[in-house]
Amino acid sequence: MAVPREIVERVKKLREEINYHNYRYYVLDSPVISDAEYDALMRELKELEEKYPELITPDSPTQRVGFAPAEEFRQVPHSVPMLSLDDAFTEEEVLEFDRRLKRFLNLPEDEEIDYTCEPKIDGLAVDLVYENGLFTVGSTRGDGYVGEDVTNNLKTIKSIPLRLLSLDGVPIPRRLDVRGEVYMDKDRFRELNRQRLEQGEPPFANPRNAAAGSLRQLDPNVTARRPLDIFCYGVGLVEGYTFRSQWEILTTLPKWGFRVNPHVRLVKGIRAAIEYHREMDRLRERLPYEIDGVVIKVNDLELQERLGTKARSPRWALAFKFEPTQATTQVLDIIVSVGRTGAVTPVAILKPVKVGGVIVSRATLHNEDEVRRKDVRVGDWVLVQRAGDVIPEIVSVIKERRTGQERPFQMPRHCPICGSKLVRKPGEAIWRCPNKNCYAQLVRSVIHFASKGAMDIEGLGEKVAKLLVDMGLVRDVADIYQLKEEDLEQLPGFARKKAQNLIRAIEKSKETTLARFIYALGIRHVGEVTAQILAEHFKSLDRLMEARLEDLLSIEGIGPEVATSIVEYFRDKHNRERIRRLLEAGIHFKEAEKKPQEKPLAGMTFVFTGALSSMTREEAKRRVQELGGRVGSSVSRQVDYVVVGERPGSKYERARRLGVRTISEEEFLKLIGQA
Ligand SMILES: NC(=O)c1ccc[n+]([C@@H]2O[C@H](COP(=O)([O-])OP(=O)(O)OC[C@H]3O[C@@H](n4cnc5c(N)ncnc54)[C@H](O)[C@@H]3O)[C@@H](O)[C@H]2O)c1
Ligand SMILES: [Zn+2]
Repeated sequence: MAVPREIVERVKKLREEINYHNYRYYVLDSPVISDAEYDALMRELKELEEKYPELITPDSPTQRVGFAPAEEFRQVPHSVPMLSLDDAFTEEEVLEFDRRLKRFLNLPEDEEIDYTCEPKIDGLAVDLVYENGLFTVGSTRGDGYVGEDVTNNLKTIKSIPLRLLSLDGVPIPRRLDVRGEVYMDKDRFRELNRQRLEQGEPPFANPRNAAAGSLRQLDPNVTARRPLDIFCYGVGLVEGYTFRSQWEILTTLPKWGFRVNPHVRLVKGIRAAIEYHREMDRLRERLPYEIDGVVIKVNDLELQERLGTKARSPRWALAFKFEPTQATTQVLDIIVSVGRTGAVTPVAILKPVKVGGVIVSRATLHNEDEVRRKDVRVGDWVLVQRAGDVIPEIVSVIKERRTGQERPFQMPRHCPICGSKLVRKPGEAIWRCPNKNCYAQLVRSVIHFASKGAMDIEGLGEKVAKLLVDMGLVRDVADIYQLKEEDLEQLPGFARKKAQNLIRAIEKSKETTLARFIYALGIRHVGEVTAQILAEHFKSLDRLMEARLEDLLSIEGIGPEVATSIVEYFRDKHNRERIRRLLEAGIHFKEAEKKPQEKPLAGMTFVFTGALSSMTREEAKRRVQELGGRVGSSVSRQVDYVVVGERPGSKYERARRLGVRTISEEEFLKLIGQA
């Protein structure tokens, strides 16, 4: 049966693409797609080749390891091939690996195979040859059969013994090939990239590429300056010593002076290996070096022998990978948020992409300096990283994918939060909001807004408030109601569950009381009690917003300072806009907003002057309010009645001048129905 034309074309296309990416990755140490995307291309090719085996050719990337050694290096043939590993991404694939081995070995299904479990260090494999205990040749993996001679470069790595030790009396073999992974610590990788950016050199995409680029140098002096290290995990050709198991190899290597990873473990059965993967996944973040999975190997070397190898990988080992932490995506926009020091922080808005198990749509760019150094532009394709509990960040720009349409980032002139004109100190590249309180105030207002006595949003405390502000997700408390689950999931410490819970709490807070809402606004001098008084008095937000100073002053318990602050708050157009947005988002008040009941004094304003004989001024005031009237402190034309008691003051004169109606205490009592 002929293979359909489209399939043949697709296979050809995939091979071309994969070969190009292999070249970028293995030769240039500078990939332009993430590992996950590369793995997806490989998977697709493998599946097509499985379905149409007649398409398999010996030069297909599925049949080959790495890349031919670069010409600049002397070539070193490996005595035992250095192969790649099959990979698995799910537990089911790992269980299938175990079943496959048992079928192959004719073992009963319930037999437990012994496996070694090892962290899969994300570096590059090297082969170290020792003859009569002396390090003679060191090489890279190359295409698995022939590698690159990097002996002198490897000699600069302090933890590679130049002469074998013989601890516990372990004999020194005539010939020993040791396999290990050269890597760079995460911190040192970051520091190296920082330096490179400063010197205008392109940063490395990840610690693996940094390690490979550092080791594959023609000048060992360059390698010597790079902070490389090694973990050893296997052997190639051995003469004069016999191993029976992988575990024996792992425990013997240190006796000759090699570094073996401290987290290696011998387990019984595949379930235990899966459990190991889970444990390492949890530990991963705290390790100083990058691991991208665990390697599961059949422990017994005799079984390994029987299982043998395929074209590019052994049958007895499996790389059980972790969720990838990097992906490539496009920068849709760059906005700014204000950081805790007032530094204006650019944040990239990304085309949503899955990284580390969640959809990422924002990444911090730290500061303007960083945007310049990395040269991130709107429209760029970038490599983003989300590793565990840190904010997603842009690792590098893939300049190869530029079209010329990208727009460089322009720092705004004004603070996005408080509107102050941004300033930059001479000699500093960072723009700051000069308003010292800007960030702290915003964070505080969010915390207050969400607090128990206010909108009562559970789960929105100080830490989360800061995160939301840092990421530019919240620049005003009204933004809280625009948050979506996806926005939260990408934040450090936010698993799906937590994001869901917070969104639910925000939703729930929309039904509140007027008093809580007034308090939540954070108006100066308006605490919970005052908010309660205001809510009871005005019974509607609209009326509160339109209240005049004298209306407020007539309320018992509201002094001039408070009243002024309230009037000023509602006069500010930003505050009005905030309230509009909050209400539009669906905030509503539980107490049905009662129409002012038909109270006898509704809409009337009273002013008192002189002493009353039947009650105190306070009592009179309360009576007026109970009946729906207001009590003012000064006489204007808007006042309906001036109640004149004994020894009236200047208010009486003023009332007469303005033609405001004056009444005696007796008339007043009649009016309020107490005569
Ligand atoms: N982004 C790209 O463009 C691009 C291109 C090519 C390859 N890649 C990445 O490289 C991977 C393929 O590379 P590979 O063939 O080296 O396979 P691999 O890295 O998936 O697995 C094999 C390697 O694992 C390493 N290793 C680490 N710890 C080990 C241990 N304890 N025991 C045994 N080996 C251990 C060794 O170097 C070994 O060669 C792909 O998964 C892909 O993600 C990416
Ligand atoms: Zn500001």
